[in-house]
Amino acid sequence: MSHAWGYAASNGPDKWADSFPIANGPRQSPIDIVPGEASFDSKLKPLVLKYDPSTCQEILNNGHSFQVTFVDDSDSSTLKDGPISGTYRLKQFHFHWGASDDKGSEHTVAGTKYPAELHLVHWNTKYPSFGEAASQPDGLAVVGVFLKIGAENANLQKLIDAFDSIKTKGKQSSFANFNPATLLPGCLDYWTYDGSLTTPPLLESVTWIVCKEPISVSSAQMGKFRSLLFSAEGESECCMVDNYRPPQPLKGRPVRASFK
Ligand SMILES: NS(=O)(=O)c1ccc2c(c1)[C@H]1CCC[C@H]1[C@@H](c1ccc(O)cc1Cl)N2
Ligand SMILES: [Zn+2]
Repeated sequence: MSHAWGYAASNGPDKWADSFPIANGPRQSPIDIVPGEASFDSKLKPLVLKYDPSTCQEILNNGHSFQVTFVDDSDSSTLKDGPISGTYRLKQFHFHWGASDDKGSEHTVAGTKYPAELHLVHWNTKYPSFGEAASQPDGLAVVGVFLKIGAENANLQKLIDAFDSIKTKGKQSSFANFNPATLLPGCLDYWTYDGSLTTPPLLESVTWIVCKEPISVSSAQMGKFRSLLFSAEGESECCMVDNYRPPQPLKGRPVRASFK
């Protein structure tokens, strides 16, 4: 791929294998989760998520999504237990969404697409840095949370209120004291499987932890997500929508459930 990856017909998911052959690898993400085919595993522990809002640093339009980045030089904001061993530090969270409310999530549930999906990205502190962890099979743990159309979400609104300052690719602004725990559903039942980053470099280093229960977002709030741009200031405007990879072949991987 001579030009950077993206989500257009010319550089989107069907073209990623040209520059990233791992796109056809054995543990790619996302997947379609079929609840009836997931096996309940009583050895799976409840998730332990401890987030310190003071580690929240900035909000950024990275040209593929918007992300909120955290200071990760200590164990202030961490994920433990669940399907993982050891301590994983929160690096950032970001979202994927569609051009309309009938699509947008990366994982699907028995073929059902949600309008958006939140990814909370954590890295294994047995490695010296995020970059090093990202290349290891047990390096990353991403908690996925589905967004479902319903009541306005006051916690998501705090992110949306910052969008005017990050409308175009490369824009960032300081973003302090946000608690990502406010974006988690009340019930933390989850499915888990071994997968990959869902965007290039598509590294097969992710333990996926996908929450069964969605959080709410209003249709108007989804409209605000779609007001962000893939394009940089001064470039022809390209709305940031449909920034999701479709489900990939399971290739025999087990999907476990933390609940019956
Ligand atoms: N959807 S997702 O949850 O599977 C996901 C999670 C984390 C990252 C990615 C996608 C991609 C997105 C852009 C950069 C790349 C990665 C990264 C960032 C900075 C780096 O220095 C290296 C890497 Cl690999 N971060
Ligand atoms: Zn993601």
